[in-house]
Amino acid sequence: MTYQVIIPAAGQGKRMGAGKNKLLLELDGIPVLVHTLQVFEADDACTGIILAIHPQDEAEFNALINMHHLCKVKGLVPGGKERQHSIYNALKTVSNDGIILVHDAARPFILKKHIHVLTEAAAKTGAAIMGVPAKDTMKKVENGVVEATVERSSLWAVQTPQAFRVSLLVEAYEKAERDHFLGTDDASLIERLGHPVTMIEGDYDNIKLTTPEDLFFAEAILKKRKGL
Ligand SMILES: Nc1ccn([C@@H]2O[C@H](COP(=O)(O)OP(=O)(O)OP(=O)(O)O)[C@@H](O)[C@H]2O)c(=O)n1
Ligand SMILES: C[C@](O)(CO)[C@H](O)COP(=O)(O)O
Repeated sequence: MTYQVIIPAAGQGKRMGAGKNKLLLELDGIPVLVHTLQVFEADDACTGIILAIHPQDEAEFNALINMHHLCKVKGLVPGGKERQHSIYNALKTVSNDGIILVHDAARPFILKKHIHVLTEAAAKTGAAIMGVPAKDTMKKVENGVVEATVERSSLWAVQTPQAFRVSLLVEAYEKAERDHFLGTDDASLIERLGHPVTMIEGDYDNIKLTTPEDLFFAEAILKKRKGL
């Protein structure tokens, strides 16, 4: 199943505290952004990449795209204040129906085999997301006091890619804009339509590089992937 992918890369990386866009930090000598883009560049099923960027990063990102021959990047769109705004700016440039993926640039370890399972599921149901069963007990806390323990057996740690029929995602974003709803993932906008979202189990390596210790986990994952 062919697809296009929106890659939001316009964040500030505040929690990483790197003093620059965390996507320019290097793993094994290659920027995080390039690691992520290379997965989709190498996937024959991917027909195009739309990158949402912070304008201050445009020159550096374009240089990396050219240096690494990332020919599938067909558009750079300006990011927005929130992740959802960045993705919406990119979604507005997507013309056809078909399948669109949204994948965080900060998740460089997604595997092609998981992308393909996800896109096939989205082709069948209209909406499918990647995740893994929760490993930690989760509790609801208010003002430092535990309010409730959430039953873990039905909890999943949600990742990206998240895959959708283009027309369904457009409908969800238009409703979220009308309602001034801001979600932390795209699937939450689809859920507001009452449309079912399929969960596809991925793997725990598909981490989002968010805080400094994630860089150490990332180096270990790279070593494991290289069989070191
Ligand atoms: N306004 C935003 C915020 C985030 N992102 C992107 O969405 C992905 C997931 O966001 P996150 O990991 O939270 O990145 P940041 O927002 O940069 O991190 P922080 O919240 O620590 O500033 C990242 O690839 C980030 O670049 C984006 O395109 N536009
Ligand atoms: C979309 C996401 O990666 C799913 O876990 C996550 O919600 C992004 O959160 P962030 O704070 O914008 O990184």
